[in-house]
Amino acid sequence: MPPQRTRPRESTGASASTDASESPPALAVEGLTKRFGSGADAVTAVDDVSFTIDRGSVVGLLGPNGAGKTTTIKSILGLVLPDAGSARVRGIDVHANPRTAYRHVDAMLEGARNDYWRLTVRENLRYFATIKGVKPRSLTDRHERLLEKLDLLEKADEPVRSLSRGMKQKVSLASVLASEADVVFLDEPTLGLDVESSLTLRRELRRIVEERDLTAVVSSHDMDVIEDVCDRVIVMNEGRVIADDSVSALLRRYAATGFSVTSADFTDDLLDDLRARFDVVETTAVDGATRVEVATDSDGFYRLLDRCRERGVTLEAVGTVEPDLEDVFVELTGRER
Ligand SMILES: Nc1ncnc2c1ncn2[C@@H]1O[C@H](COP(=O)(O)OP(=O)(O)OP(=O)(O)O)[C@@H](O)[C@H]1O
Repeated sequence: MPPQRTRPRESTGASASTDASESPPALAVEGLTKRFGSGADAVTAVDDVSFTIDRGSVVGLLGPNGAGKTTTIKSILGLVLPDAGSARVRGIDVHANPRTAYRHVDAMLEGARNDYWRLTVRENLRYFATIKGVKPRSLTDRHERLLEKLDLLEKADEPVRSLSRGMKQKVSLASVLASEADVVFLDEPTLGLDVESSLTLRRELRRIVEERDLTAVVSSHDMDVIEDVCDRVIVMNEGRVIADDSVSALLRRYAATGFSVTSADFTDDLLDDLRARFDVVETTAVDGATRVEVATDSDGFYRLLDRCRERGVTLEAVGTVEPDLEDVFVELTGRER
């Protein structure tokens, strides 16, 4: 089933409560806890999770399967009732005062149906804008731009049901991005999109965030997407937050993972020789030369240089291989995604 927009349901709330401060954060989660089941079968899906997200930022929510990301998001959206803790959108408690809080929120969750497949793309955008209380006329420019940017103009007057999976995904995204929500949740926003659409979406998301001071929480298993669009990353594992930092700070936490040597002298025979002696991670053709990446510490790097010298290889460049978000994720969680 294609990812569709999900509109948060009202949860049972008691008294209204708002933060008295002048400019409360876009989102503040405090001590959120959710257990499923009971007795020996009980699972603590979310375990005392707290974080605050400022306005105008894009935050990645990462974690291996079962880490508790979806349950956290659903608890904030009122789709799951947490056992403990609170979530506030712009200072408004989502459980105590859901109507007011969710006026600020929109979400695209994977697997939830929300676009009306019998309506055309344009009708869907207009419909969802209207039920959010936005005057459709004021949204027309925004819709047209998104339709154009996401390459949907040609299909704009076709029923959504006739579109491909990736296109349906784009309609859902356009609908969320065109809304006037202050906080949007995007679960796997680029899943099923082709490379070009994925890049366009990332650019549009950043542009909209800057233009409208939007706050986005992005959950994705695609580290390139996260590294590209997020200012900050919250990593969860086994229900808990195990890291919460800017992308650059997370990358700085870890030393270089290896070294690279580049030469035009590398033959297949020489590369086999290096593979037999070192942990060669990757070989890449670069402007008539070959760049060889080796996972090793500095001692290994000096042995690599010695071996190249012994074999008469003239090196054009040497360098370190810096970790990417994927490496950081594996270090933090001890698991592949
Ligand atoms: N409705 C439910 N009933 C029982 N257990 C649940 C329910 N929903 C989630 N869980 C359990 O809670 C834990 C966290 O699940 P959750 O879906 O929040 O993780 P996730 O980080 O979103 O994982 P994924 O990346 O696979 O989507 C898992 O152990 C899951 O099996």
